[in-house]
Amino acid sequence: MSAGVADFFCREAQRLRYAARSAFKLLQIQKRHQIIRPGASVLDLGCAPGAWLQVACQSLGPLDKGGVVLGVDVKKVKAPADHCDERVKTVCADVMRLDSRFLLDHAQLEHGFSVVLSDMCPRVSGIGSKDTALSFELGFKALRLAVGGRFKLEPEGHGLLLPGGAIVIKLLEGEESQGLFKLCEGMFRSVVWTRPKATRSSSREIYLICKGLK
Ligand SMILES: C[S@@+](CC[C@H](N)C(=O)[O-])C[C@H]1O[C@@H](n2cnc3c(N)ncnc32)[C@H](O)[C@@H]1O
Repeated sequence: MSAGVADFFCREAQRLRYAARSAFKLLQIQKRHQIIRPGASVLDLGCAPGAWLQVACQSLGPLDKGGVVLGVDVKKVKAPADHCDERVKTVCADVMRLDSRFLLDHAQLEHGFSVVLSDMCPRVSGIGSKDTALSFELGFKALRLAVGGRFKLEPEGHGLLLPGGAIVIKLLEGEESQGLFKLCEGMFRSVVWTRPKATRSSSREIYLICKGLK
């Protein structure tokens, strides 16, 4: 993607009152893969500054359809006033230290989420192998939270993704990412990579889209 296209998404984000240009990545994923259904329960890991919260809330449909979006970030973040409503809640926490019970309690859900999104990324050091490994750790933690108990990835506690549910995981492309793909193939009915058009051409990020938790 050229710098001109990148600028296009920045301008569009401002015009449409999204918190960041990253909104278009989830919009493009949503258009192609229909991850979030009306009334869904969505966990958004690494949610600051809130653009994915906005797109997730829009995707829930009208208020009377219900649904919930819980955003988590190490940075303090409030649900943006535009495109978000009372169904969006946020919590400031380090995902690496969380367990599934904490997240279910915060979302006031008894059984689980229908969708888990992880757009988490580490503070980039510029050392390729180090950044890839850190990104993998964040993505793998998201997967463990989602499916841990059911697939024995966690010693205890239950995974917080409902059967049939979907997870989207951002990773920096590397050897480890193929391992995660293979692991997910055993757990989900459909597993694909995607690179939304809104991704900057200089970025190594790719998204793993897993649908239909077995
Ligand atoms: C690319 S930004 C997310 C953008 C967001 N999806 C949006 O559209 O507004 C990545 C976020 O991951 C968060 N993050 C990184 N490591 C984290 C961790 N261990 N726990 C919680 N959040 C984390 C960062 O603070 C950062 O805000």
